[in-house]
Amino acid sequence: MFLRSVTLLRGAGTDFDRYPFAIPAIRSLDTLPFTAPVTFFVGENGSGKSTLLEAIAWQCGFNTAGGGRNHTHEVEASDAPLGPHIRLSWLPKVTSGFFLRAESFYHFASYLDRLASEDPSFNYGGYGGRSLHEQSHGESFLSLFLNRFGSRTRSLYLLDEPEAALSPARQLAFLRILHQHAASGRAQFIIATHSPILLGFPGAVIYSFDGGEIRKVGYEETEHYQITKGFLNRPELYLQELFRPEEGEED
Ligand SMILES: Nc1ncnc2c1ncn2[C@@H]1O[C@H](COP(=O)(O)OP(=O)(O)OP(=O)(O)O)[C@@H](O)[C@H]1O
Repeated sequence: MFLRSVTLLRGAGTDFDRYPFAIPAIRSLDTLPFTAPVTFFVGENGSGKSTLLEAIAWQCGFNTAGGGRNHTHEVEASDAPLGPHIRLSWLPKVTSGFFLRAESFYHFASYLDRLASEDPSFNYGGYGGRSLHEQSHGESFLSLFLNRFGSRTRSLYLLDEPEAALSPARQLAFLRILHQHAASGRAQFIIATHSPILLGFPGAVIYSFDGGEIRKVGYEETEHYQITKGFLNRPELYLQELFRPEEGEED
């Protein structure tokens, strides 16, 4: 690991009644250690995973709309309000890496097309050799992972819901890529996800943002695992329970 921890700085400007400090998991954050090559952020929608990931990207100097340090496209770039209020501890400091958010991936692909049209020598090196728009969403995602994660320099990769575009089979392919690069010692990943498949990555540390604090949980403790397993074990029973009218409700 290169990024050892993130610390919330409390001082002037931290208004705990307003976003982003009003988010319970952020408000109670002190120092969060990173102890494995792969760390997952999990939690309910709106629990603050993207907010923290984006703040880390901001501190790294990565484009907060998605990209690395040299990607200056402004489309959808976020002002990452939490960014200036955290401190990152490194050993050693790395500057290489990438922030990927599924929702702005389209704009990132367009940005690469623009580079290609402005510079004939730009041949989509590192991106599979052709426009990401010419590949399906899932294919282009995987293409990016395959081509960018193999960097020879130590790199930090911040991924926000990478599973969004991936079929279950492609999520397994993604796990394989993750395994190869995490084992190389040159890559560290912090991944916000809702995928029970990705969360199964062996040796990963899982941080839950639920219940108003960030805490380490086991894979089988996550709601993602429990709900998916419960559903797949007995779908008919699960649905029966789910659709049962509440007391006082018309049948
Ligand atoms: N720019 C903003 N201004 C005000 N509130 C915001 C802003 N961005 C996010 N929020 C709120 O902060 C909370 C945390 O949002 P965040 O995107 O970090 O959640 P998340 O855990 O990543 O959710 P999801 O799993 O749905 O992606 C949410 O309640 C959201 O509505």
